[in-house]
Amino acid sequence: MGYAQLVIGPAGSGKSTYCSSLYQHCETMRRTIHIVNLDPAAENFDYPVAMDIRELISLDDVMEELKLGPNGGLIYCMEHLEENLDEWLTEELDNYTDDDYLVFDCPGQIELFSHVPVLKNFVEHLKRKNFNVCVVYLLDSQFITDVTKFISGCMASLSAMVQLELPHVNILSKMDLVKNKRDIEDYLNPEPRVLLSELNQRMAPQYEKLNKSLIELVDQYSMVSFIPLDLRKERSIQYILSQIDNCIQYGEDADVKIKDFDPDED
Ligand SMILES: Nc1nc2c(ncn2[C@@H]2O[C@H](COP(=O)(O)OP(=O)(O)OP(=O)(O)O)[C@@H](O)[C@H]2O)c(=O)[nH]1
Ligand SMILES: [Mg+2]
Repeated sequence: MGYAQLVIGPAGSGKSTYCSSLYQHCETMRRTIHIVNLDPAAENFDYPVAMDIRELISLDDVMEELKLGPNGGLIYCMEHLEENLDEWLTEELDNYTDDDYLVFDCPGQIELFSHVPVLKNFVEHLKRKNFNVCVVYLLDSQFITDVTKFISGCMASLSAMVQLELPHVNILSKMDLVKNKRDIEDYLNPEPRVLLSELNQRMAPQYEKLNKSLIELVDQYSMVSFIPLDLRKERSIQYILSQIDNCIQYGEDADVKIKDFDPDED
């Protein structure tokens, strides 16, 4: 059984920085993880790139040859990836053993996890290859300064949940930039009633019914709890990693292996 994190979230939310911090953390812990670059537009890396979509297709070539802009070009690249899952991904995955841990650093274009099926098919492929996959959804804490932004962040995360149907860990990134932690605390484990009343205060009266439905929806998916991530603190990274490991049952199998192993048997 392999393990994988699919790191997604809006542009600039801190996905690549998270990946490199996670890599460093694991290195300190003497734990091996492999980071995969799935962003055809990425240029600089703070982590060793284990697999790289740019070896399959180049965004520059696509933009030049097909006269596409950066976003259209990216979608084209990702669709190309989708068409080549069987060849490219299967071949690349052959370099890894059954219990390897991969972290996929994805592009930030929101359509990739809202309605374009490429990531969905990508994940299905990983599952067929016996990977336990978890979505790690990053939301920039700088964007949650009020309830309307929080709700729109939740909706984007929810659309990824609905689309990908995977265990989901929501992270509030860049906590080092938050000056007043209390501003954010309300949103870490939100109380639906409080959210609704704040939302109603912010918005014109004709939205009250819609607000109620939105909050109910968010509440019913009971996914809208965010874990704060402060990259300056090793403990914060450790905690997030443990939550994710839990989701993909990493470590549990290892325990079983240790228990099953009987040195006297040989
Ligand atoms: N202060 C602070 N800045 C951060 C943190 N994480 C990321 N950044 C900064 O935010 C910017 C975007 O970070 P990236 O890691 O490239 O974000 P990304 O989600 O990979 O971006 P795209 O791949 O373009 O979607 C960079 O300038 C980072 O230095 C953080 O935890 N704290
Ligand atoms: Mg990135």
